Amino acid sequence: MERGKKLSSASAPVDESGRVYHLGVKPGDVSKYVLLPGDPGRVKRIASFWDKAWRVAEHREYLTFSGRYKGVFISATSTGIGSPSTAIAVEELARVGSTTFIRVGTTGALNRNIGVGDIIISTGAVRFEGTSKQYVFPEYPAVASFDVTLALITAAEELGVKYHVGLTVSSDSFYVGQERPGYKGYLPPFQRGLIDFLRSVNVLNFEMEAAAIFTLANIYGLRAGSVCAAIANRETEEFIVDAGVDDAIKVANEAVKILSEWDQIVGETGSKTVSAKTILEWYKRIGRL
Ligand SMILES: O=P(O)(O)O[C@H]1O[C@H](CO)[C@@H](O)[C@H]1O
Ligand SMILES: O=c1cc[nH]c(=O)[nH]1
Repeated sequence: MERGKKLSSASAPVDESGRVYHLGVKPGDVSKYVLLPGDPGRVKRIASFWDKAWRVAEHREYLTFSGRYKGVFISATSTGIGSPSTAIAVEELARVGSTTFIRVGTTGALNRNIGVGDIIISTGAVRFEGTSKQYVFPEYPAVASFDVTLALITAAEELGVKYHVGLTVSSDSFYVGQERPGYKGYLPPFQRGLIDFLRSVNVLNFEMEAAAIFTLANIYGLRAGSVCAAIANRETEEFIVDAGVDDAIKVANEAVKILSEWDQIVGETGSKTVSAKTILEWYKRIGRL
């Protein structure tokens, strides 16, 4: 937005055409289905798999593209790194009409059974970040929406991508908060043993945004899921830049297509939500039953 532009109010800043302050998008610009990578560079890469794509807006860490994937109107907005900027993205996308969010990230796996390059679909996230605590008490669960998660699993199976499903931990810190030594080897006693403990309670992976996305989505009655590429493994000490990212992107795009078909069936049948009946009907419609 141009310097000096007067916005509607200090508490809900939008411009005269309805563009929200940080993202610079307005109602109609973005789909109800939005993919949320942290990295702005990943937005273009996500869009490169679409049939048609156009740049909607760019401001700070937020780059937004919209387009068509297999006929479905779809968008992608980068969140930047960490929960504060991610919560802003969810807030502003919700204001312009988005209802379903899928994080498409990179992550560090905690267990040697998860290969570098595999993908991890989150059922929920430990809220080791500060932003969601400014919204709601710490006991409130950061759970993914079951239908979005099922669509991600279904997409991974359809595409033959190796996936894992389980709990994620979202941290506010890439280094010390994920038990990586800080500068000069700094690691406070309360972070030592964190990885072993999280592994012992069956947490699969570290990243930095899922908990904020899930918490806000639950508070607002929206839907959210997350798929991340394991670029690092904290048990084997492997780290391969970009490993599995294309697979995570393909799974997320395909999950949007699948969800849109399930949503259509839910609408036609008057069901409350995606259910086993929806899935059966979907398999019939795609000629697989
Ligand atoms: O690759 P993205 O989506 O940014 O995700 C991961 O990468 C960043 C840290 O390197 C954090 O944002 C973390 O969650
Ligand atoms: O180890 C990792 C890798 C990617 N992103 C993270 O937050 N942690």
